Amino acid sequence: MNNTINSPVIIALDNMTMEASIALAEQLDPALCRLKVGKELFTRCGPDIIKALHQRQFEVFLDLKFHDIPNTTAQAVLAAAELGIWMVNIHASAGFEAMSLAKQRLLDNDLDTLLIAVTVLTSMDNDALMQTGITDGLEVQVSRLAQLTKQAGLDGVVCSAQEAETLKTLCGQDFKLVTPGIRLPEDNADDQKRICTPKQALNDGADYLVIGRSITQATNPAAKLQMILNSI
Ligand SMILES: O=c1ccn([C@@H]2O[C@H](COP(=O)(O)O)[C@@H](O)[C@H]2O)c(=O)[nH]1
Repeated sequence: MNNTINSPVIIALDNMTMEASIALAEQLDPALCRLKVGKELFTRCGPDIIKALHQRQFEVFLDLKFHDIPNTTAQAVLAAAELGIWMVNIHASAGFEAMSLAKQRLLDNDLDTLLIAVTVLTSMDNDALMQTGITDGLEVQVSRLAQLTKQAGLDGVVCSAQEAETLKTLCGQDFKLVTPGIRLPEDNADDQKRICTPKQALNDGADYLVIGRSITQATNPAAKLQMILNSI
């Protein structure tokens, strides 16, 4: 496994079969990006897709966003980490007990898989959050969940890069900020509401950029990745 990757880019393998994901991975250089396996691909292919990406030297972020009672969350995180992945996540709204137990379960099993928590999905704006009953504002909720995640001992959060500057100040430089909703100026926002360019995201303190459609739907994904790396 390559543990010396300097690239901040994590490519989301969405809307793809096992064959298409592997074909894309084979066009990419594992020194230039990590790969993200989400609910769709994992539900379709299971642990075989992780094995196939590891065989091609990629570090994998397993983005299953577990959200359950503490014991179930912790056991799911443990099962994920046992696949040898680089990073896994849960929802911060599962609560402090679920988050701290999940982290403890990794430590008790000598697993150094990074564990992060989703604050508020980047597809949500303030109105969408209000519809769920959270009325004190998006930035307040993101900051509150990030601080709870830090107190629970996790390694970082998933947030929009729009919140990166605030969260680095609140949670410290070592607390990892993993930021989806990354778009180049010419890209379509699609279902994302809180977007940011790669360069701005890194300038504001994001540690990792999760990029899906902007790369995977490009005619030449490897060239698009290189273009993004050159821009940052
Ligand atoms: O808040 C979140 C959490 C996860 N995601 C995931 O990131 C990618 C983004 O894909 P794009 O095609 O670049 O929009 C996708 O896999 C989401 O499930 C997120 O977007 N926001």
